[in-house]
Amino acid sequence: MFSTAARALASRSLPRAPSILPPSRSMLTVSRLSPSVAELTLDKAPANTLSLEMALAFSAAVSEIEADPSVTALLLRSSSTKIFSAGLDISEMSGPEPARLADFWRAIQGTYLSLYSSRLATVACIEGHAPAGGCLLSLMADYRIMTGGGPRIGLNETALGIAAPYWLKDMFVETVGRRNAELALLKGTLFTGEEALAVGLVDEVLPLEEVYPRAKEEVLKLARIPAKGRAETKRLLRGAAVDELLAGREADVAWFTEFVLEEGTQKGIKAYLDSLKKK
Ligand SMILES: CCCCC/C=C\C/C=C\C/C=C/C(=O)SCCNC(=O)CCNC(=O)[C@H](O)C(C)(C)COP(=O)(O)OP(=O)(O)OC[C@H]1O[C@@H](n2cnc3c(N)ncnc32)[C@H](O)[C@@H]1OP(=O)(O)O
Repeated sequence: MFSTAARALASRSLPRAPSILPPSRSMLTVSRLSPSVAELTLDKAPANTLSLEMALAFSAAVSEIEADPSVTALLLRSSSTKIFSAGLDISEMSGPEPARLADFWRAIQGTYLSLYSSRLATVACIEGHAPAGGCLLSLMADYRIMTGGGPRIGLNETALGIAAPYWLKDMFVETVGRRNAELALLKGTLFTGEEALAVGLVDEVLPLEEVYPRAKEEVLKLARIPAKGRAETKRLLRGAAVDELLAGREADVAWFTEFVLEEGTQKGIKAYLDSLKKK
């Protein structure tokens, strides 16, 4: 839906080095809910983390779905009802090879560029936990429906000693408003579904068994909204943010790689990864 030039720039900047594995579809499944509605299921056990391959497979799948003119809407969900996505795959950032780390970040940018700028109506069905990058993935959709009670969602980066980049942070601010965002980001708050609803981070909260049926109902409804008007409205709402990242893409890669490769960050990442594994 964004300009052809912007699209071309986005795809040209995706990793093409021969060392990168081709996008694997085994981590994702794509199916149809109706002739005009696709369903994209994250299926990478145990936590649907975004590794380089997962991020590449994700954007390739979104682009392929979008390339079919008969599709007008997309439902994003997880094959696990416990974890929607645990965010970035931290092992990608622990003792990384610098060239792969840069490709990893370009691929994460690619997930944002593909989904946030999509012409499709998009609904995230968040049945399980969605911390950090998992929350960000859901923010790239147009509508979020989450399970109440148990699972948590939010940007806990600060609590991990890191900061979300401006283009991801901006989606959060746009969604929950400046003050709610400041309070949540500075504390690294992970919200229950009910708390997330109260700040506008999700749009509906339901018992687990009702989340997927309701998400299907909503995406089928959104699919009937005239596609051209919706796509243009999304472009007007999100185009400037997307164009800003496209213009500063490599500077953002440099920021990320420098930050991650610093000795202190590496110590923190290793300690966090070890704590996750020892749990
Ligand atoms: C960390 C430095 C990054 C520097 C980046 C700088 C800038 C970028 C900024 C922002 C963008 C986004 C960033 C991120 O997304 S960072 C990732 C943050 N994610 C988390 O903190 C979530 C961590 N996971 C959990 O809290 C829990 O797993 C869960 C989601 C609540 C689920 O709990 P549950 O008990 O059900 O499962 P387990 O904890 O047993 O996990 C199962 C299995 O998965 C492994 N795992 C979980 N999350 C990750 C992960 N993010 N990366 C890699 N591996 C992960 C976990 O270790 C278990 O593995 P095992 O081998 O023991 O089975």
